[in-house]
Amino acid sequence: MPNRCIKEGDNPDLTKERKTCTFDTDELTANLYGSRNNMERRREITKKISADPDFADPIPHDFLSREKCIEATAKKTKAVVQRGSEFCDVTNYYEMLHLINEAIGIGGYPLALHYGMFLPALEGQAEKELTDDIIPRAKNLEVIGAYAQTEMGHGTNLRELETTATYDKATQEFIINTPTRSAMKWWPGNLGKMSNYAVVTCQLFIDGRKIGPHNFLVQLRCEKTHEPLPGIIVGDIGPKMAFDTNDNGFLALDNIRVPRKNMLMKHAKVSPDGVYTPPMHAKLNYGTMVYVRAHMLYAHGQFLATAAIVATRYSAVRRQGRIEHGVPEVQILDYQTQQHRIFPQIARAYAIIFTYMDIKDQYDAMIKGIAEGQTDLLPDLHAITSGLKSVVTHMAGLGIEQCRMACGGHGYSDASGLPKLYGVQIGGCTYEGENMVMLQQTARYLMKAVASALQGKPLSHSVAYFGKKSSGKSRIGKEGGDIAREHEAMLEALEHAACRLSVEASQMWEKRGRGGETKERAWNGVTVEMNRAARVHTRVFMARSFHRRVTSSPPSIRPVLTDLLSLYLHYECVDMAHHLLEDGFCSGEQIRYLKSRLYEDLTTLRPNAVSLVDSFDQSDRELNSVLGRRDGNVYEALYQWARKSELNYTDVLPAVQKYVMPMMEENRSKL
Ligand SMILES: CCCCCCC/C=C/C(=O)SCCNC(=O)CCNC(=O)[C@H](O)C(C)(C)COP(=O)(O)OP(=O)(O)OC[C@H]1O[C@@H](n2cnc3c(N)ncnc32)[C@H](O)[C@@H]1OP(=O)(O)O
Ligand SMILES: Cc1cc2nc3c(=O)[nH]c(=O)nc-3n(C[C@H](O)[C@H](O)[C@H](O)COP(=O)(O)OP(=O)(O)OC[C@H]3O[C@@H](n4cnc5c(N)ncnc54)[C@H](O)[C@@H]3O)c2cc1C
Repeated sequence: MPNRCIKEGDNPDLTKERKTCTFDTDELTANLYGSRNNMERRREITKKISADPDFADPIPHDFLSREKCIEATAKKTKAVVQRGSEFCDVTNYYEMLHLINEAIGIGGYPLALHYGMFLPALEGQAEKELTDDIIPRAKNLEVIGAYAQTEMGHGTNLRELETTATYDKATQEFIINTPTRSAMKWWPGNLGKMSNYAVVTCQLFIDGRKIGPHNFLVQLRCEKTHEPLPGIIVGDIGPKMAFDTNDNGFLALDNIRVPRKNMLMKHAKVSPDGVYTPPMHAKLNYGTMVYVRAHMLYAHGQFLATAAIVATRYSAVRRQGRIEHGVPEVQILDYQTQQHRIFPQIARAYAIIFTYMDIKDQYDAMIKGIAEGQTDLLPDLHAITSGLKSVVTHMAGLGIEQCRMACGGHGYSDASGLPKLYGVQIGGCTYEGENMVMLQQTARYLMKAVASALQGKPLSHSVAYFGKKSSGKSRIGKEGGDIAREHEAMLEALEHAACRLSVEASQMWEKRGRGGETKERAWNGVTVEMNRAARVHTRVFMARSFHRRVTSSPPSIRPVLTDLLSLYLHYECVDMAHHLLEDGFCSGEQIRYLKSRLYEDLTTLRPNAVSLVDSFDQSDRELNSVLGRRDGNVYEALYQWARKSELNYTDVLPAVQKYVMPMMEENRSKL
């Protein structure tokens, strides 16, 4: 069967791997990206960008200062904006995403938050009077915006944000202030240097009454000079773990007046005479965060895919050690530990991307509902996206780090691309709501589902399985080798565990309440258990999504995806074995059976491992990794990469001349 990546001159070990492929890699790629046309479009973008001098990097960013990286990125951003339609359909979200990844990379760029949050916030939350004015200008990039919500003192607890917006009936304006140091906006992406506008989250005050956090459009800089406007202090918060080319910023506002229409009033409103009308759902103002959390799944699935590609290809090229005496050194991919480290990451990357597809459908349905005045899909989607955002970012972070370590010493080098990838990706555990906090949102929802299930009330989509009757004992290992039934048995076992953990967390919470604690204090005493239940529930949702996609996939790729799903489910069940064992639903013998099946899966997948990662269809530019390059010619590339280090511009460094040589000289003369 064809792996479409084979080319003359490639590393022979990689070619050998590609020749053992049992499926058509293009079929799988097309399935992953929605259609053959989408796949072809991605490739066209890659080809054009790779050949375009505007996007060439004579010196890799690894060797440049942050300022130089920002300059190079800004230059490329301008080229993308001015020439975008030469490369793709600029109105297509996925084509644009791919264009940006190819042309600019993942470390941030001047318009990241403009497109990622500023425009979505305006489109989702502002009403016509404001959108008519600002959206055409924002889309035309006459202005650039950020989403400024987090403050130095508060990010998670939005209710206690300190920035104020006080309505002045006399002038029909809001007066915006940063009352304390800790009230300074701190962290918003692209706020520091690039944006001249921002959506700023403030506590709304009317007639001395605090109403709660609401969003306002605020101009920060002069449109001509880009200088901060009077009363505005704005700047960059300094170096971070990653996202070097994003100017995450700080902002203080001193008596800034904005007209009434600058409040984002699609849902909550303030009339000219200061009458406040709440939104039809209390949290509609938080809609931009739900949007980003949903879309983060795609990005983080792709981040994990990148790491899996690098680790798998490199492990096919790298030969070290022997499994048996008297035979040549083996490809490190032949070691079982290496497979156990990497293959689950491949499966998880597929699972995350497939789950995203389900969530995207649900998100679109929810938005349609809201436009028709219905918010009933919002609670379920908020709960599951909160869980998914947390589980997926954590899973992807651990997976990337496993892939990095699987590359040995070279994985530690920036040449592998993995340290930077990890730095960028792991930020997702924190932004858009810290993971421990967001899991509690899911847990809250699970507690309501437990109550509904006990009362026989209807259950919504993500928790529908709470209504199933458990068989009491798992069928794992008792299905006579019928794969479909085996998969169902594992899904049933995971659902049983998730449901049980939710019920037990609910009982623990109730018990503490009966013991005299307030509901809130009692909650804090059981949050570890609550979050555990939320995580397992979320992993069940992912497993179900993956299973649905595989069973409905085209027959040509279904066998390899079924193998991958087997590995995914066996790995998940072994990883969560303690939850399956705790109440006796599964026996020790069944866990041993799951482990042995997992080891068989590693062997089954081995001939397709490289082809499965090739099917992610990420180009060398996107991978940005000497170790992961498609042709596998890693050693020469590694040397050429190192030659570009500025330390190698001269043979004797000034620092050596100035300090180290005289020191050695002095020591020699002491003898
Ligand atoms: C792809 C583009 C690249 C993007 C790069 C991203 C860069 C990063 C950007 C950012 O980080 S922007 C800042 C993000 N900040 C946060 O995410 C803050 C996290 N905090 C919150 O979201 C909330 O404060 C909270 C933790 C959810 C708690 O809010 P609150 O105290 O107001 O509510 P609760 O009492 O906990 O819940 C009340 C009720 O409301 C429901 N709910 C909460 N949030 C939502 C929501 N977004 N949508 C719908 N419903 C929501 C919650 O479930 C409760 O429901 P009930 O249980 O009462 O039914
Ligand atoms: C790379 C990056 C980009 C960002 N971009 C933006 C942006 O564009 N716009 C923007 O507005 N913000 C942005 N942020 C800020 C980000 O949204 C917040 O940092 C994030 O929401 C976490 O809030 P915090 O910093 O207040 O963490 P904290 O809430 O202070 O968290 C610290 C610890 O306290 C724990 N904790 C807090 N509350 C609870 C609770 N209720 N229960 C249990 N534990 C709790 C947390 O779990 C965590 O362990 C960005 C942050 C980063 C890192």
